[in-house]
Amino acid sequence: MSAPTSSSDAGVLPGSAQPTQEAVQAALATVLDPEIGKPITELDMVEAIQVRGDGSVDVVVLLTVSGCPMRDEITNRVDRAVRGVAGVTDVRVVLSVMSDAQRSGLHEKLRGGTPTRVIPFAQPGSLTRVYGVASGKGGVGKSSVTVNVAVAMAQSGLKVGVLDADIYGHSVPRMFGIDRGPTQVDKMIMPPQAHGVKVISTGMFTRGNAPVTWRGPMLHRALEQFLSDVFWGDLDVLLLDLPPGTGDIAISLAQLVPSSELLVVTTPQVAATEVAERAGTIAAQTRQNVVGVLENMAYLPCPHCDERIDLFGAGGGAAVAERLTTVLGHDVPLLAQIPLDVRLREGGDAGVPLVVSDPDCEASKQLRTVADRLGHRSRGLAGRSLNLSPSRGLAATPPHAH
Ligand SMILES: Nc1ncnc2c1ncn2[C@@H]1O[C@H](COP(=O)(O)OP(=O)(O)OP(=O)(O)O)[C@@H](O)[C@H]1O
Repeated sequence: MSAPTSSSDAGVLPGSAQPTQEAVQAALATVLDPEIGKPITELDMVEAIQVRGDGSVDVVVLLTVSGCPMRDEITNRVDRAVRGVAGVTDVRVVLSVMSDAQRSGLHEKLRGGTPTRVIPFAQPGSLTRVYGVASGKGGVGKSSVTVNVAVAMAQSGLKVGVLDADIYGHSVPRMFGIDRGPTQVDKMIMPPQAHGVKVISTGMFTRGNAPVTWRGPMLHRALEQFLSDVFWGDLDVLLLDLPPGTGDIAISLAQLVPSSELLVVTTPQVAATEVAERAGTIAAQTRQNVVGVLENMAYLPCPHCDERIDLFGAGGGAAVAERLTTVLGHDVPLLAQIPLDVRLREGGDAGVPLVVSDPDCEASKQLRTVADRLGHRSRGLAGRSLNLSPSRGLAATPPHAH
């Protein structure tokens, strides 16, 4: 701590510490970019620091893109950190924007110096568990389950991402309460975050609520892009909300991330269980592991006496689990039975998942059980099929899908 030494130090009170450039730099090194989750100093986002004799500090911060949705948050974080440095009397944060060259440099840095497109989850040694959430029929609650399980995992301290691959019925952003698109840095896409989860959805790349009419190969390409061009960071778990049915995208997932596993969602209804079985048995062809079955809308608790009313029948989840165990030749457990709960639907509509708004209700408890079982399994080869040819049979890749 040095005493004021020059005439420009007139504004510093006698005896107060003079902030140093190094101290300000160290404070800035604690500021994380909200989207990338790394210190802004490491991302070359701090262009200049000026410490004046009166203890006021100017910091020039480079945003990755102009109109960055995080500009206010970044400004606040920088302001707070620098104000905490001893002797700082005032802080001025000046925002500027990276040049194309700087953005490319950041892009390369984030890729870890790898210039070509890779899917991090498909690399040997990847520690991220990838789960495709599948169902036979639409409307059985696959998206609601994906969102709530992801948030429950994040609540337990895991780093979680959700990829809404339900290209035709993308409802995930709304369920998370996300109404903005991702930021794009060079060719890299920064996923918005909500309730502690990084989220990307086709819905973020279509205008308004325009229906998506992509066909198989384009879907494959879109999925590949979401897996490789989105900056997911180090995730513990990635959940993919797959379109209903036994469609192309489930096969694409198996090809792009051979170690991915499936979670099958069904209702107790016979019509739903039959197609759920079919969706699950696709895993026999793709040699994916099915981690379990989740029965949603399992029953309606009577609002008067709490008795279970089997609105959609009973036993469907157990039947699918048993059948898949036989067909796939490995244990496929029934992981949870989630009751019908109007608050689950309301939470989805309002963008506040049930595990946040009503963590103690039965549906939330069941969803947390699934999150705990899937989130804290150790990654290993036990119980997984050895898919030794990841690039086999990749669909032709047409030009850029969006
Ligand atoms: N357990 C539940 N209790 C009450 N409502 C539920 C429950 N599960 C889902 N829902 C509601 O049912 C509707 C369909 O759910 P959701 O969108 O999650 O299904 P989905 O299987 O993803 O559908 P799709 O694949 O067709 O997009 C939503 O309005 C959702 O809020």
